[in-house]
Amino acid sequence: MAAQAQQETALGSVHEPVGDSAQEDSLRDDSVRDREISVEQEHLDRVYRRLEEKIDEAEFLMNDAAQRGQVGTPGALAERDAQVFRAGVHLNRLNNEFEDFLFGRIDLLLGKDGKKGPDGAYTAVEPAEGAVREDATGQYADIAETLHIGRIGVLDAEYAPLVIDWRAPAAAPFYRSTPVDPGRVVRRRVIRSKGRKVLGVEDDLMRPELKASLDGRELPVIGDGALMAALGQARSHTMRDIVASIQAEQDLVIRAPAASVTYVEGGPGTGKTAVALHRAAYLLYQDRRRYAGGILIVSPTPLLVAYTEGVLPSLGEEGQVAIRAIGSLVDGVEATLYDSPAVARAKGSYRMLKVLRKAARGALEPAPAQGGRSGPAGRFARGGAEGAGGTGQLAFGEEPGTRDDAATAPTRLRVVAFGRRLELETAELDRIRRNALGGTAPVNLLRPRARKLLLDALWAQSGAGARHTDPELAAELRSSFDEDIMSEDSFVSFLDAWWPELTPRGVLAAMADERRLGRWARRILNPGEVRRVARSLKRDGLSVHDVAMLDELNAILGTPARPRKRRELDPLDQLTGLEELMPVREESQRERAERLAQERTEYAHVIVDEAQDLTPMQWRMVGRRGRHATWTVVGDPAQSSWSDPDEAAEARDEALGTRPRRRFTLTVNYRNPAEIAELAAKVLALAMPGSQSPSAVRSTGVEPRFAVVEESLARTVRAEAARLLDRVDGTVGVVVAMNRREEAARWLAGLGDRVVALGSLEAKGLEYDATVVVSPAEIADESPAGLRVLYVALTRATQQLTLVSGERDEPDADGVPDLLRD
Ligand SMILES: Nc1ncnc2c1ncn2[C@@H]1O[C@H](COP(=O)(O)OP(=O)(O)OP(=O)(O)O)[C@@H](O)[C@H]1O
Repeated sequence: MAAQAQQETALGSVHEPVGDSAQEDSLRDDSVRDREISVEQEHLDRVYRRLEEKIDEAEFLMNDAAQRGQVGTPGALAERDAQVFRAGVHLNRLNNEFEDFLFGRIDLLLGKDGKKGPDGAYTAVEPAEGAVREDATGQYADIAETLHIGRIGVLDAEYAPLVIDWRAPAAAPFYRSTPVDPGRVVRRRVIRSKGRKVLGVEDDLMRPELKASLDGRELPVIGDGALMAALGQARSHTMRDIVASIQAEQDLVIRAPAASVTYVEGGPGTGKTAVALHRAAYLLYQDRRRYAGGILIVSPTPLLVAYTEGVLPSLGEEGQVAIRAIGSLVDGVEATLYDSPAVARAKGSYRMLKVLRKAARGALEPAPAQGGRSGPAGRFARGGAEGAGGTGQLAFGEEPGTRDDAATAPTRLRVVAFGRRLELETAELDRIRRNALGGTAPVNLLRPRARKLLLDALWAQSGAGARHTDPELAAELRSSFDEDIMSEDSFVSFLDAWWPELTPRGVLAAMADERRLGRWARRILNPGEVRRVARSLKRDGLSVHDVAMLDELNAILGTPARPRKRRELDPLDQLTGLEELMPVREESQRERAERLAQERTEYAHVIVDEAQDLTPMQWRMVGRRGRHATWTVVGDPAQSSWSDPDEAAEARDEALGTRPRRRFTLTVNYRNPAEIAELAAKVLALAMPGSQSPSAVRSTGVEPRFAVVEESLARTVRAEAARLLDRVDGTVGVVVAMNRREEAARWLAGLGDRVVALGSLEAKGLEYDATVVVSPAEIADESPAGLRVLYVALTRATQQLTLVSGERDEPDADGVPDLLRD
C-alpha cells in the first residue's frame, strides 16, 4: 500500500553518482549539498536586495505623497490619500512576508507553457520537440529554464521574475508534475530558509531516467524529498502550511475554478483541511475583487479553528477570510456545551424545524399557569380609563412584558373611545392573535397586521361605522378613531406586551418549559425527547446545536425595519496634516475591515470543512450565509458523527441548491503511518462496509500498542501517555468518550503541555505525534454513529498509537480489544 502511494506522489529520490566507500559517499554528498545551498543563498541574496529597493520605493512614495498633501487642493488630497494607502499596503506586505517566503524551485526542459486552463494553471506543458535527446547511454537533456517559487512574486528591475507567487499559473508545474506526468519539470526543489539564510534543500526528481545538465554540469539531487521531510516533523499545537509540498491531486482541488460547488471527499489525513485553507488563499489571489465579499471557512470545533488559524496568515492572507466554528457562526454567540447524542439528534434534525416554527408563533401566547397560580391575565387588566374623557384612553396596569418574556402578555384590553368603553376579552384577543398569525410570514413582521385587527375589532364594537352611511365620512371617522388610539402611549405599551418583538433567545427560553414545548412538538418529538430537550435548554450556556436553532429562529421571527442611525462622523474628515492622518488612517482601515467582517452575514465563498458532520439544521444555518456564494465542501462520510447521513445529505443539497458540482477525491493518507492506517481500516470495515481507506504514504515500522487496564483506568492511561511523551518530540493526544473528558484531564495533570485530553467529538480534524485511545468500546457505544467516531479517534496520530482497553472492550490475551480483532 505504502509503496504504491509513493509512486503516485512523486517521492523518488536519486543522488548524484558517488564514489566507492560509504565515507567517500557521505563526504561527497555533504559537499554537493553545501554547494547547492550556496547556489540558493546567492539567489535569495539577490531577492533581498531587490526587496530592499522596493521598500525604498514605497517609502519614497509615501514621502512624496506627504509633500503633495501640503498643496491642499481637493484633487491633490485625494491623490495623496490613495498613494499613501497603496504605499502603506505595499510596505506592510513586504515587511510581513520577508520571513521564509522563497521556498521552491523548478528546473525545466525547453518548451513553452500552453494556454491557461479553466483552473488558471497552464495546460500543455510538454517539452519542445528535441528537448530530450538520446544516445547509447540513454536519454539526456539540458535544463533550459529555472523558476523560483515563493509566497509573493518579486520582479527584478527589468521585470524578469526573481520569485513567482505560488498561486500564479506559472507555478502550477511545481505542484502538478509527478514522475508519472512530469511535463517540463526535471527537478523540483524545496528550499528551507529562515530569514535571510538558506538552511537546506530537498529535491524530488520527476524524470529519474533522464541525465540532465545545468550550465554544463550534471543536475544534482539532494535529500529524500520535501514531502517526506515535512511528514516526519514533530507536530505542535498548530497546523503548518503545506505550500512547499502540495501534491498533484491536491493542487487540482486548490486551483479548481471557483464557479459552482467544488466537492472534495477523502479519508483521514488526505489533506482536506490543508487543501481547503490553501484554496482560500488561492481564490483571493485569483480574484481579490470578487472575494472582497469575504470567504467563510466553517470548522467543526473551536479546537480545530485554533489549530488551523495560523495557516492563512502564513500564506499572506488574513483580512478577507473568517474561520468560524459551527458553534460561533451567529454573532455574539459562542457555544461551549455538548448535547447528549439523543438530544443532539432531536435538535439537529429537520423535525426541529417544524417545532421551531410552532414555537415562534406559540411563544406569543401566555404560558399556562404554573402550580395553581393564575397566569398573567389579572396582572394586565386594570380598568380605570372610564371617565377619563377624550378618545383612545386605554387602561391597563403594571409594567408591560419584557421582549423576551411573552409569558407576561396581557389578556384583556380596555379602551375608551368616542365616549364609549370598549373592551376586548381574552377569547377575542386570542382569536385576533390566531388570525394575525395565519400564513408563514415572520412573526415580528406581523405586528402591524395584528394592530390593524385590534383596531378593526374595537371599531366594530364602537358601532360608529354603522351610524354613518356616507362612506367618505365613515372612512374619515375611522381614520381619526385609529389615529387617536394609536397615538396613546398606553395602547403602544399594550401592543408591546401583547405582541412583543420576539428574540430567538426568548423563544428558546420558552421552549425550556416542558409543557409548552410538549404542545409545540406534538407528534413531532416523542415525550422522552421533549423532556430531554427542555431540560437541556434550562442549562446556563448554549450547545453547538442550540446555535443552529437560534439562527433558524432569527429567520423565522424576522427583524422589523428600524429607523436608521445617524452616520457617525468620520475622524478622517477632521484631520489636516499627514502626521495625524497616518495613524488614524491605519487604525480606521483596520477597524473598518473588522467591522465589515463582524457585520457580514453573507459571503462570496463558503468553505465547509468536515462537512459530513453538519446536521440538517446546521446546513440550513450555513446555507443562509452563502445564498449567492460559490462553495468548497470537504468531508469524509466515513468520519460522520451524525446519525442520519441521508437526511444530512438532503439538507446539504438544499443549501447548495442547483449549482453544478465538481467532484474530487483525495486518495493518499499523509498523516498516519501504514501500521496505524491498517488498524483503523478494521473499524472502517465495521462502520461503513465496502468503503475504501486511503493509502498511507509512509510506514514507521512501529506497530500500534495494546494496553489493558490493571489497577485503574486513570493510572494506565497516565502511564501510557507518559511513555509516549518519552518517545516523540511533539504532541500526545489522549482521546476518551465524551463523558470522560473532565476526568481524563485530571489523569494527565502535571505531565506538561505537550499532552492534552479530548473527547471523541473534539478530536475531529486534529492530529498529534502520538495518541492514546481509551476504551474503543466506550467510544463506539456513545452514539449510533459511534463506530465512525472511533474511526476518527484512531486516525489522529502521525507516529504512534496506543489503545487502552477496559473490561468492556473484552481484550484478548494480547490486549487487543474485541472491536479491533481480525
Ligand atoms: N502535500 C502535503 N505535504 C505535507 N504535508 C501534508 C500534505 N498534505 C497533507 N499533509 C499533512 O497531512 C496531515 C493531514 O492533513 P489534513 O489535516 O489536512 O487532512 P484531512 O484530510 O483534513 O484529515 P481528517 O479528515 O482526518 O481531518 C497534516 O499534518 C498535513 O499538514
